[in-house]
Amino acid sequence: MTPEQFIAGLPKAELHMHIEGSIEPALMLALARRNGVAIRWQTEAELRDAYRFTRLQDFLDLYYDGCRVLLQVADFHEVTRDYLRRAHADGVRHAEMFLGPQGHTMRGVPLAVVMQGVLSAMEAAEAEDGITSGLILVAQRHRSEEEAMALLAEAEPWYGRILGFGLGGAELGHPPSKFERFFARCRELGFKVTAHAGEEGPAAYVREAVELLQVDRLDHGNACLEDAALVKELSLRRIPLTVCPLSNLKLQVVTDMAVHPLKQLMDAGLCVTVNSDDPSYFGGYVNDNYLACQQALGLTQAELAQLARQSFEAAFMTEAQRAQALAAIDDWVALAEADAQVAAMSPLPQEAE
Ligand SMILES: Nc1ncnc2[nH]cnc12
Ligand SMILES: [Zn+2]
Repeated sequence: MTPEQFIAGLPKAELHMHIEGSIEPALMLALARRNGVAIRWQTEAELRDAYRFTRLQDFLDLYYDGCRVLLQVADFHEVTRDYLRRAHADGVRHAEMFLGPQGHTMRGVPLAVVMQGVLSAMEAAEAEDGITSGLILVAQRHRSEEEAMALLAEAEPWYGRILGFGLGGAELGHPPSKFERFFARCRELGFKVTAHAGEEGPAAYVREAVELLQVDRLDHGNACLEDAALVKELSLRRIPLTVCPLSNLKLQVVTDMAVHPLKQLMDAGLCVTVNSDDPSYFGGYVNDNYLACQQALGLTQAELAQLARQSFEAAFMTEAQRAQALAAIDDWVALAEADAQVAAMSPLPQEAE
């Protein structure tokens, strides 16, 4: 079995992807046309060509601009359904998706339109493909804490349909401490909380996310490696990191996949997971991320399986769901091992005499 085949069949959870970052160029053009929204690009090739970034802010400018094509319930449904279909095809059994309502409500799209489209797609995906999913609403960190509080209040009608709240957007200059009261309120209400930290920002931001925001998971978290005491704390407390390798490459957080810190984070005993972040902008869905790491870092089947197990350990799912998913990984690993044994026993193809 090739690494591609092993990764393709490996049951996994995806815990770090932004719905708005999964609008494929073809859908972007179709929605722009359907909704009469002017965009700068005419073809898929032009769009793909525009996806060159030197830092997070370059990407965010394009990403927020791309959100303008999303206007109707059907648009939010389509982009979410498309992502969940792709994820299912990649062996994702459970996805926890980020949604950034402020990028929509601030341009006049009612939250009800956004939620109706996204939630109906999640229901359809579970009914049709059996993939389960959850929703994490992300506050934009360049906005004020009051605006994050307003988002929390506005989301109240959907509290029963939301897993948690997170923090995303421009990291540098907007430390987690800016949102301490917001996170305290989210936790008080019983929500899970995550924050992007240590993507472009320093280890101090990761520490703030853990100690001040008391996050259940860290999104990215790469920079924790700069602080050995922090790594130890994350390892002891098994605070998961949702790492996004191809995103890191595209946003020049790393210069080359060969120097990506994924393996170092694993070797430090951290509960690391692999995710796609914004798959249509960064050129890869979750399996592309697993494969890029396998190839650049020489990950073994056992290490790939460990990453998949950790994705379920880190997921906000029920224990019963988790046990089922872990058993499915064991089955797949056993099958791959049997396959390898058969391959080792079979004689080399003989030349006809
Ligand atoms: N990689 C990323 N970092 C911060 N915020 C984001 N929003 C979407 N993708 C993001
Ligand atoms: Zn992200």
